[in-house]
Parts: sequence; C-alpha cells; structure tokens
Amino acid sequence: MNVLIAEDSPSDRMLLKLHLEKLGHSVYEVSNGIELVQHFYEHSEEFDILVVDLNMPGKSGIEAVTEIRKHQGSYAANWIPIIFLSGSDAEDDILKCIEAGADAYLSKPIQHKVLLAKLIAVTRLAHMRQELLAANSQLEALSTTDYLTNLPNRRAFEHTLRDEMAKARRHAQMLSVAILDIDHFKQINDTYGHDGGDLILREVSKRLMASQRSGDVFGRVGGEEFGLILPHTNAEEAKIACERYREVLSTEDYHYDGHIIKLTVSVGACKFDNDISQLELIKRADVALYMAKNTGRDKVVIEGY
Ligand SMILES: Nc1nc2c(ncn2[C@@H]2O[C@H](COP(=O)(O)OP(=O)(O)OP(=O)(O)O)[C@@H](O)[C@H]2O)c(=O)[nH]1
Repeated sequence: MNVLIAEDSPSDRMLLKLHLEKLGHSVYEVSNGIELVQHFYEHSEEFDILVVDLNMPGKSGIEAVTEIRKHQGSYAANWIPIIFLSGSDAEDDILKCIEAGADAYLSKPIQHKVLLAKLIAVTRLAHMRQELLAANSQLEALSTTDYLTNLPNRRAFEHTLRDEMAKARRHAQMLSVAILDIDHFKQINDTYGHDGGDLILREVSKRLMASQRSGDVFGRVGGEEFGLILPHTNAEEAKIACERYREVLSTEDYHYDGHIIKLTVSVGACKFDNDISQLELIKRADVALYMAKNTGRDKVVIEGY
C-alpha cells in the first residue's frame, strides 16, 4: 500500500517510516497539517492510507482530516482510510479523531504489533475501496459502451457532443456533426440473418475506427446508425471527411459465411453554430441524412452547404 504520513517530529516520522517499510508499505512523508492537505489535494489518487499525527503546527491533524473528509464528500469510493497518531490516549481525543473521520487511533510510542493490527484493519478498508473503484469504472464503461461494436453508445456520444459543443463555444472553434446510416440494412438482415447483420455492424465500426482522423469521435447511436463528431471542422471540411468515411465503408466488400456482401452508406452532416442547441444540431444532421436517403443513397449531404 502507498501510505502518506503527516508527522512533525522528524524522529517519530523516521521511526514510523521504518515500521511501515518493514511491513512492506511504500511511504511518503509530510511534516505538518498544511502540507498534508495540499499534498492530498494534488495527489490523492496516489495514496491508499493516511497516517496523521494529532498535534502538528500550523494545522492540527483534526483540522487537516476534517478538511480532507469534507473535500471527499459522501461518495464511498473516495474514502481513504486514516489512522490517527498521538502521544495522548485520552478518551476524548480518541473520540474526537474518529468523529473527524479517522478509522483507527494509535498511541505513541508506537508498538510494532499494535501498528500492524491497525494496518490490517485499514488495509481491509483500502482493499474494499479499490474494489469499489474498479467496479465503478467497469460499470461506467458498460453504461457508455455499445456491447456489439465497443463504440461509445448513444448516451456517451451525446455526452461527448455536449462537451465538444461547449469547447467550440468557449474557444470560437468550428465543429461539425454527422449521422452515418447503412443503406438497406434490413435487406442484409433479411438475406443473411441477424448474425450476418451483426457482423456487418462490427465490421463497419472496425473500418471506421481504422480510418479515424485524430480528434474525431464515433458512436453507435441507433441500430444501423453511427454518429460522428468532427471537431475543428467547417461544412466544407465535413463534406471531405464524410466522403472519405463513406468511401472507406463502401469500397471493399464484406464477407460473411462464404458470402460476399456489398454495402453503401448515406451520411447527413451539419456544422455547429454558436446559438444552436444539441437537439437542433442532431435534428439538422438527421434532416440532411433524410435528404441523402431520398435522393439516391450512397452519398453525403451537408445541411445548408
Ligand atoms: N443485425 C442487427 N440488426 C439491427 C440491429 N439494430 C437494428 N437492426 C436492424 O436494422 C434495420 C434497419 O432497417 P430500416 O430502418 O428499414 O433501414 P434500412 O433497411 O437500412 O433502409 P434505409 O436506411 O432507408 O436505407 C432493421 O431491420 C433492424 O431490425 C442490430 O443490433 N443488429
């Protein structure tokens, strides 16, 4: 475990460090409460356990820990286990430390076995926190990824689009959005079955990813519909980029179960304007897609261009 210790007495700090290293932990040190809070804010994700002295100059252990717990909020995965360290074993001090957010209390002089026992207890907490963090990031990935293609799903795509629109507004940058739809996909499903259709969807995603221009973002936003975010791109450049993606997807045949499948895609795109809402932007790209579909498919239509 990575342990951050805050202790003003150099000799106590050295002793604690020796104990902890002997138990196999990596130790980082600060010498007062102010440094502790500062270091914690800047590097909190690097530490698994904090060991904090009660009485330190500038900011006491209690003040520092109260601040840290307040900053962490009520989210359980933010809870870094804390052991308090003190020369006092007054009952009131023990209670105050636990109330401030500590998980264990250790009296000085440090006894190796007692330190070991407290560390076993807080290491359990630290492991639970790590498991929670891992589960959260797994859930986050599941809830934002399309299971079939591994592309961002509609929710994640719209989230990224919101961010990109905010960036474009803030920095007065160009931005375009496109919707790409496989032509006559129902026929592919009807002819080769759902598995054949699924394989095509995966292959289309792979080809899109393989030809992705740096900065462009793709998502699967519907059954056979893909969303494209094209940052720093005006309408004219969007036309060029979308034509390239259209060609990438339709030039080479697809193969499924011994069959050769040809497909084309239609694309509708729209450039972002400062006062346009996200809903309106997608709607305009959709209208352009509708135009592409209704005027022969296998083409790119840019709204207003
Ligand atoms: N295999 C497979 N098919 C899907 C999936 N999601 C949607 N579809 C199918 O995609 C097809 C879309 O058909 P339509 O909306 O009629 O569109 P289309 O046949 O592509 O026709 P145009 O868009 O007008 O060119 C339907 O048959 C859906 O069942 C999926 O995850 N896997």
